[in-house]
Amino acid sequence: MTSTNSFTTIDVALGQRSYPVWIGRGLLGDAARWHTALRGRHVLVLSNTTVAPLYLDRVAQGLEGIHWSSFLLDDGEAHKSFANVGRALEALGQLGATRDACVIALGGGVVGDLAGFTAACWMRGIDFIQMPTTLLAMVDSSVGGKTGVNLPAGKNLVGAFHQPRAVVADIDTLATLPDREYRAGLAEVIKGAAIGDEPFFAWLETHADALAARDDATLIEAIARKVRYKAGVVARDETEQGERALLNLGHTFGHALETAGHYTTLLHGEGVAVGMLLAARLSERLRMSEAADTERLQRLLETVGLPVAVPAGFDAQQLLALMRLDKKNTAGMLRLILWRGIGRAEIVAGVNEADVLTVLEAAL
Ligand SMILES: NC(=O)c1ccc[n+]([C@@H]2O[C@H](COP(=O)([O-])OP(=O)(O)OC[C@H]3O[C@@H](n4cnc5c(N)ncnc54)[C@H](O)[C@@H]3O)[C@@H](O)[C@H]2O)c1
Ligand SMILES: O=C(O)C(=O)C[C@@H](O)[C@H](O)[C@H](O)COP(=O)(O)O
Ligand SMILES: [Zn+2]
Repeated sequence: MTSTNSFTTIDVALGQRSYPVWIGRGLLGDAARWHTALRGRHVLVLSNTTVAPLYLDRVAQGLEGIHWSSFLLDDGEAHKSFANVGRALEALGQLGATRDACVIALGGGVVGDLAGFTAACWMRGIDFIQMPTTLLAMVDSSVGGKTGVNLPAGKNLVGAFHQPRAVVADIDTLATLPDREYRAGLAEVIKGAAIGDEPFFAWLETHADALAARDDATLIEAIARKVRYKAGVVARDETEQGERALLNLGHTFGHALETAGHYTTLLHGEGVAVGMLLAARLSERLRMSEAADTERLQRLLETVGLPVAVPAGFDAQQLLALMRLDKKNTAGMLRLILWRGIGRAEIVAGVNEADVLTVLEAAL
């Protein structure tokens, strides 16, 4: 990692496909950073109807003299759909995009996942650049090349591993991010620490109030630490053959809650917060971890203002049915990320459905 006064660079080390994650201020308007690389190429900026009015102008400044157009999604997780990938691909066609074209994803994780998948599909794969504008996208979704969309049957069921060429995380954009979305991003920061970095978890406990208050310096350090952690995991296991699955802590429960709630009840980060606690309780039930660890996790989530209980109206059997379609499962059996305590997550295959149901029913 290298730092200057204005920004930090963290490299995702993937040989010839390595790329930088730039974290700092004023980066969206810093045209010089990408203008030369895009000269002579077609560029499609993919964003949404909330983010584009706020930040598309800044990106456009850097695209002067370049043949570009934009494609805007309606806002919300429900629009991370296969139908919209089709529309985005049509937009590339209308632009006349050739194989050297580049997609720019300007927005949160919904935009980033869909834009990355669109780039992976167009002419069997073109470049894309992530310009994350939510905390969650900066610390998680813009890094690592998981791209895709949801189906009615479940979250992220269609997708591809397709790495971006660069990630441009302009902290200035967080100024307009609603508090609830900001807190949802903190869930993915806490997740990283809970999985594999006990000292980072302890640091988060010490700085929880500052983070909840959106203190600048604390936030920038938290973003850099989480990105550095994720970049390391991705570099060691790009396509989730092993260790990378740990990044899914809380997600089997969380994705089921998001889907069952039709994406209107819990944000992704909120689903992850509640899901991590359910995974912690299941780990306790399986005698892998202690109640004290679960309590520590719950306290940290609560301090930063995240939900720690399943909202009313969910059905345990429906959640279990959704969990059966999780991509980590093998041989028709649940394969979950559980943990042995703070910083010690583990992949557990063949988890007994009856134990999962007991934990779900106790939480409803
Ligand atoms: N690919 C991955 O590795 C990965 C990792 C984590 C999450 N995800 C996916 O990311 C998605 C969640 O991402 P998210 O939390 O960013 O949600 P999101 O993309 O829906 O953005 C959250 C909300 O904030 C708005 N917004 C974005 N930037 C803004 C800004 N600067 N100012 C004001 N409003 C702004 C958006 O319009 C939206 O309403 C989910 O689909 C999840 O599955 C993917
Ligand atoms: O990068 C990863 O690997 C992750 O699992 C990060 C998760 O936070 C993210 O939500 C991801 O989209 C989940 O992927 P999925 O494989 O469960 O669809
Ligand atoms: Zn996630």
